[in-house]
Amino acid sequence: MRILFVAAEASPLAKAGGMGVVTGSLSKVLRAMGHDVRIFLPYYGSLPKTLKVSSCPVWDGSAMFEKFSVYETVLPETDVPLYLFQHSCFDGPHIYGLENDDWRFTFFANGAAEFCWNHWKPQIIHCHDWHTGMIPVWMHQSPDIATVFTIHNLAYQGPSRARLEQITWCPWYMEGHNTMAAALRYADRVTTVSPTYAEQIKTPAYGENLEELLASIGDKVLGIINGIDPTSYDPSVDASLPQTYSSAELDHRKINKASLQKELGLQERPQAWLVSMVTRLVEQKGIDLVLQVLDRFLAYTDSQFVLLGTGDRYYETQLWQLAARYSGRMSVQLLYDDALSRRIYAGSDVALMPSRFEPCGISQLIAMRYGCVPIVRRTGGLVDTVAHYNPRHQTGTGYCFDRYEPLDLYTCLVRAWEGYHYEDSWQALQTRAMETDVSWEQSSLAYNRLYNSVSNLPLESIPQKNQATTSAKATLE
Ligand SMILES: Nc1ncnc2c1ncn2[C@@H]1O[C@H](COP(=O)(O)OP(=O)(O)O[C@H]2O[C@H](CO)[C@@H](O)[C@H](O)[C@H]2O)[C@@H](O)[C@H]1O
Repeated sequence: MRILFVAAEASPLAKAGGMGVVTGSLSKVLRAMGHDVRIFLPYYGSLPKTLKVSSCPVWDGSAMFEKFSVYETVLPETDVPLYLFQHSCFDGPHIYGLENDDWRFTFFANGAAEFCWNHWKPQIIHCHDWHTGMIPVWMHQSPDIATVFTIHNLAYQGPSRARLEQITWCPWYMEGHNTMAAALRYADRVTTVSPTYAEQIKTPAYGENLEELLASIGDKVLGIINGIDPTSYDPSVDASLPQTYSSAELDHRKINKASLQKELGLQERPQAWLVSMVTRLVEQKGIDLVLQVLDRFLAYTDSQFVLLGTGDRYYETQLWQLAARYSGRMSVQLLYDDALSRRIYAGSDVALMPSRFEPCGISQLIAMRYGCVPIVRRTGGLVDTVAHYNPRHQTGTGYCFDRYEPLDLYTCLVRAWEGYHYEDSWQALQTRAMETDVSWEQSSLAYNRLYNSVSNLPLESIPQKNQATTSAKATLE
């Protein structure tokens, strides 16, 4: 089937968070299944100069009274054809955060629609987040091109209808008060990235004011859990690590821990419990909860804490101030660094994700793959991917807490910190986490069924591979 992914991010070229990981890895898996998947991405000024791109555009077009060109290349380390949408508004180094993001991405989405009508016609356009929200609206009048719209983050909904009318024009039939709302109405199928979050967003607590719309289109909304590429995130071959290891060589992790402590200026104490967070610094990720308990937790235990992330200036300042008081025990790295993130997953003992809401979460999947035990709040995809540790039955893959309350996080941290001191059961927990199937194996089959259900083609038979190890779709205990 011909499928075009349209997205603002695709790993490893352009990644600001989890969406890039998904588009970059899912496209590769679906292609291996036999689909002709291609990606349509802005031609950012930050793309590596070493990327070999066609010298001439494969197509020139115009949208919103602006001309643009489309260049072709291949997503590195894959065989996925990649179309790069070139216009000066994407020449800068940043993916997001410009004043005219609403204009830039609406232009990008409209350009993608033009490209599909005029150059490469897919059977399905798989749109990711609000940046691509106008595509289902336009394709409403092209019944031979179906659309799937995936919500990675409902909190960002794009320009309002009034703003859209200011910067471009909307078709006469368009309904919806902003870009995301319009996309939800007109897409043939809407997915989000975990079954639990798919249900939660139909409620006022998680619906971001779109809960009524989402409940009313409930029969076309589906939750499919994210995966990661196990070959890209593989501690036994990861070149970013000082020492590679497998689940049978957990002792080798100590070398990574010592090296990480040295790199970050932390005291080089092998026994110190090293807690990590690799995250965007936004309200969603529960940073306020962490700030409420971390001081006390560090004061009462011998733990260490490392955070790698960028985002809200307020959180950055608060974390810096705390780090200054815990010199040698707390390190705050305010930058985006993929290699460092891998060294953190490989060298720290636990990965903290006390999210206020979490559509799926990629960080806990990578952490588990690297034997870094996740500590998560039971919300969204964290419910579906992390099973609570049960010491009596020696089951589970991480530590979980329910309520978004400082005391609940604190108690959970203390429980995990105590658990760390029982070396054998801790290693067994790490092993279970590492052997959990966090790949796309099952979810790619779900996407395949979804694509077949929206296209007119007969169901394609996809060979069922062996079901690998423990399923990430955990049962709560
Ligand atoms: N400073 C930094 N340096 C290096 N790497 C960093 C980094 N900050 C974050 N990362 C990496 O970015 C990714 C973050 O992915 P998440 O899924 O956890 O969150 P995000 O909110 O961005 O994704 C949204 O989309 C994804 C994909 O659907 C959903 O899983 C998620 O719930 C939703 O909020 C991880 O791979 C993490 O390692």
